[in-house]
Amino acid sequence: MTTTTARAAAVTTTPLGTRRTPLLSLVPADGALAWVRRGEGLVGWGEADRLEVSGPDALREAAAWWADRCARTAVTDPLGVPGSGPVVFGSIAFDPTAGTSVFVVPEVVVGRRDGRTWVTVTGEDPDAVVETSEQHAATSIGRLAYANGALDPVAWCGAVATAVSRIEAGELDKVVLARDLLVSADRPLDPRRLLLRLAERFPDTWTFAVDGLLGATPELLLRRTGRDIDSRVLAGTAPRGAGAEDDRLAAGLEDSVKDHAEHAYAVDSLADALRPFVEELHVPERPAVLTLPNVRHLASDVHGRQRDGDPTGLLELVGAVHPTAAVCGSPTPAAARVIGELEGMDRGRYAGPVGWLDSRGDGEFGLALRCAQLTGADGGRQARLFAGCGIVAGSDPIAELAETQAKLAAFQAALED
Ligand SMILES: C=C(O[C@@H]1C=C(C(=O)O)C=C[C@H]1O)C(=O)O
Repeated sequence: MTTTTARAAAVTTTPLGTRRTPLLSLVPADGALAWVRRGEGLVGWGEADRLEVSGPDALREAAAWWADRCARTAVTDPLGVPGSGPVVFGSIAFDPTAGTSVFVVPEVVVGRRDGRTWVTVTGEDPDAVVETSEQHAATSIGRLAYANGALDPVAWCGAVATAVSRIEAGELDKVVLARDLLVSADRPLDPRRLLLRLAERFPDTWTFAVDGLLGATPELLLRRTGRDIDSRVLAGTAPRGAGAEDDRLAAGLEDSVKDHAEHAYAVDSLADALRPFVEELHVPERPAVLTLPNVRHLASDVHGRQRDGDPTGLLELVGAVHPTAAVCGSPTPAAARVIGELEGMDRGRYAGPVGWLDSRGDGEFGLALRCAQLTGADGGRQARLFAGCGIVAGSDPIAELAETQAKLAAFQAALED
């Protein structure tokens, strides 16, 4: 575990009224932090503190570090709403025991909720940065060159075929296999430009940025507001088409026995992991269809109430439910093993929880999907894009490859616009 600053400072939240400057237009090119949906949420910049943590107790250590930091902070917060006062952004490794999870406490946070905007500053002089100003995103990134990541498409289809035969031999029920795509640009990739494009094109997703991992995820792992717990579980995907073909594809997803089975593993894994902590849990009987510009998903909005007096915090809850079968598979240990054997890559923080937490314990963590890891090498001109899909008995490798291409297209459109 490595941390930078040890001293906790004063944190001051100042209401800014009803100004409508888009939150994502405020972030600087370096160190952008964001969690925004439909214009509301949080953006941040600067680093008042940072924790990088790995190992079997990573999330418990992170929770203890945040609790200790909050206890040593003098807070002025006249709003007292989720996301006001001290906030930490987090991006957790897909495998927190082996990978590095990153937590950043910004120097400045601008938040918006129910039309009200505020700024929170860590430090002694809040007035210095209350006048937040709009940044100007670069207009063009020049030419892009793509290259295969760990596996080329043919090798990846081979991995899917192997997974299907292992599923059909009874070793496991479902595994989520992902692949990566490398991008190099002529000029540095500007996170503001990418975030604004993603938010514009995918209003039903949560646009996020933490430590160079940027994306627009449609999947909410856990939101905690007081004792209320919410989650949006996705699994089961169909591509979009044109005209009548699109309606046919939507109807096909709704009727697909394979996609409903794939979805059920994901919902059950979340519900089973949450049950010890909640006294009520509502799971829809049938998933709805979520329509995005590039794909459709089967979606279940799950709601629960945490047991009265249960002391488990959001990070520990995240640790208890992650990885669900939406991003790993079922049963979890067998799926994790097959991912390690067949994917041939390190997922890093892709498909891990990403979001924010405040000092009251409220917060939101999505799954880092439809995203890219920007790499600092060569002036930030490179990115690694990721996409994966659930494999079950009867999955067709070519259809799964097409599904990863449709998912990758979300971030590619933001790059190429
Ligand atoms: C793994 C990804 O997406 C997940 C897999 C899905 C599927 O297989 O149908 C759908 C949504 C996500 O839970 C991804 O986008 O990379």
